[in-house]
Amino acid sequence: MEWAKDIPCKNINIHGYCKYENKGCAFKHDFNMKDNQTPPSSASKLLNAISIKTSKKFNMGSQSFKPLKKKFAVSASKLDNIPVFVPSTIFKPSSSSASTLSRYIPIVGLYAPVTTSATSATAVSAVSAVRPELFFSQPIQYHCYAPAPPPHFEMPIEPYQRNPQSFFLDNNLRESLQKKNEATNQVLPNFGGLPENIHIYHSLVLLDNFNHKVNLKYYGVPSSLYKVYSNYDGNVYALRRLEGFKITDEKSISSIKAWSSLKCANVVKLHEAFTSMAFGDNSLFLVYDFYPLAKTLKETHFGDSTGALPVQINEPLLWNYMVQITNALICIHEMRLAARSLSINKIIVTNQGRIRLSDCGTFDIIKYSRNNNLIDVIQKEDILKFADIILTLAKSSLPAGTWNQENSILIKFLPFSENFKKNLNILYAMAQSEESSLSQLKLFASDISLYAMKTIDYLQNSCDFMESQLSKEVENGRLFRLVTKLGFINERPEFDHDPSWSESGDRYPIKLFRDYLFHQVDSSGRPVLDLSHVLTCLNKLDTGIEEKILLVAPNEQNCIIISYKELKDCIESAFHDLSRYSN
Ligand SMILES: Nc1ncnc2c1ncn2[C@@H]1O[C@H](COP(=O)(O)OP(=O)(O)OP(=O)(O)O)[C@@H](O)[C@H]1O
Repeated sequence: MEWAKDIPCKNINIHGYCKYENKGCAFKHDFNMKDNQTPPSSASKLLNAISIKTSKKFNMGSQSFKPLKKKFAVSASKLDNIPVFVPSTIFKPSSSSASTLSRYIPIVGLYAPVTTSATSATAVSAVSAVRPELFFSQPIQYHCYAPAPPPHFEMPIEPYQRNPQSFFLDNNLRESLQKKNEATNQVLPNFGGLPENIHIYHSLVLLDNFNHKVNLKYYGVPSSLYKVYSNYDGNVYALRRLEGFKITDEKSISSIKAWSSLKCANVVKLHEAFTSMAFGDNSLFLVYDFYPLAKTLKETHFGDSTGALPVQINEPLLWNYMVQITNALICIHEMRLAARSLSINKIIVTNQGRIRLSDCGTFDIIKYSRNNNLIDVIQKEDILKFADIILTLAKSSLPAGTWNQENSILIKFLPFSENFKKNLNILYAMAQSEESSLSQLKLFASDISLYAMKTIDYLQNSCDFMESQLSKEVENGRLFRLVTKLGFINERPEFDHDPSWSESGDRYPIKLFRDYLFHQVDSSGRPVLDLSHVLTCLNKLDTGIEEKILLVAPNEQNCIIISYKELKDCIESAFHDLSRYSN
């Protein structure tokens, strides 16, 4: 190819380089201005420079970058002064966690307070667990929702009319669910002190209070509770750690198998137990279902570190708790198990009036015994603890100075009905009786069935309310899909020259309808932001009614009268065409 050696390679002009240079390309690659040949354009120089650099580190100071800088310097004389983006050092996922935990990476709060010591980090996570709103920094987009106006501001409407709020989830329910979601997704930067992962769990957030290390009384060893993510299924769990606990009998851990098969609405499900050295010591871990923003009975009725006002105890609430604990204990005792960890510290309130035993299975491991006959004794202890819980809550209605009196005296002076006092005494008597705890609990359940009815009534009302809220969201989901369809269809530059989208085309009404829906202006040209208009029109469109509307082009030169049914057909056909081309 001798004839080609003086002809400049076109690849250099087009691409800035030739990938066949020195690999058989016969054209000339070595440009020399003296040869009077066309030099490579500055664009090809730029491409050349970048392509050379791709194999090396991209560096503003590198030689190949310099000529470009001169060119840019004309329009951007202060290139050197462009501020360099320095990523926040608050959250640095370690390479190990990134590689092992790549499947589920939770949302990270961007503005978590910077602190360096492990103790303060623990404190931060402890406070943030209790007051997530103080530390979680991606605030809910409240501007998407306007709170319901105070009753005296509400527009009087006819019974057959509806206001926009009634189309969406109840404000209080939405807010409470959003807070729970925030608490569930909350992740704090790890400043050290906490392992990156334990077994298949990662992103630990401490749920316990500050003095968790000092409280050795309950388990005999320090304990703590964390919110964790599972790397296996991406779900959030509550992970209880018992520090420095040595397993003496291997069978003790397998004893909790039965717990994982227990299904009871008043017991927090235990998933697994294992030991790990992740904290640098022998620790026992138990994995439970996680309930965001749950508080213990003690925190709810005697106050917590957030300063929230304790909920006052009253008799209906006590009956409600009695019914639920009875249900939990019957479920547990039926499986030849015992709750054991039964105290106002270990029962959590997961919704208003909804309680769950949160610490089942722990003592089955730490006080493991191969003696199966012990279960009857331990079940009896459950009943005694049950009675103590109710009395502890009930006596909060008496002056604190009297709380140390004998149980029988306290019960006598409780400001509640005789029936309540009688049943509390029955509970104490059950704990002393020789009869099996299960048969006694069942008898007790039938004694308090009238109150169980009240609980059932409350729960059914609550179910009905939730279902009605859910059905609204089903409707909203339907409208969301319709809006998505419109979004897919409208403003596609590739349709610009398609005659069907022109002013005489059959797709044109879709465009006008979008303007009719979202871009209306009032008589003085100001935008109209009317949610009711959008909701009404979308519903009419989705139903495809015969009602006709007048669609006017923004320049007011064209107008179309079209029915919702015809519009719906237009949209369906446009979407159908689109989906034929999508992959
Ligand atoms: N499964 C769970 N899901 C969500 N939060 C939980 C769960 N179990 C407990 N909690 C909450 O975690 C916090 C700590 O619970 P824990 O059982 O350690 O109680 P505690 O009062 O700190 O008891 P202790 O005195 O033994 O430390 C409490 O606010 C409790 O409501």
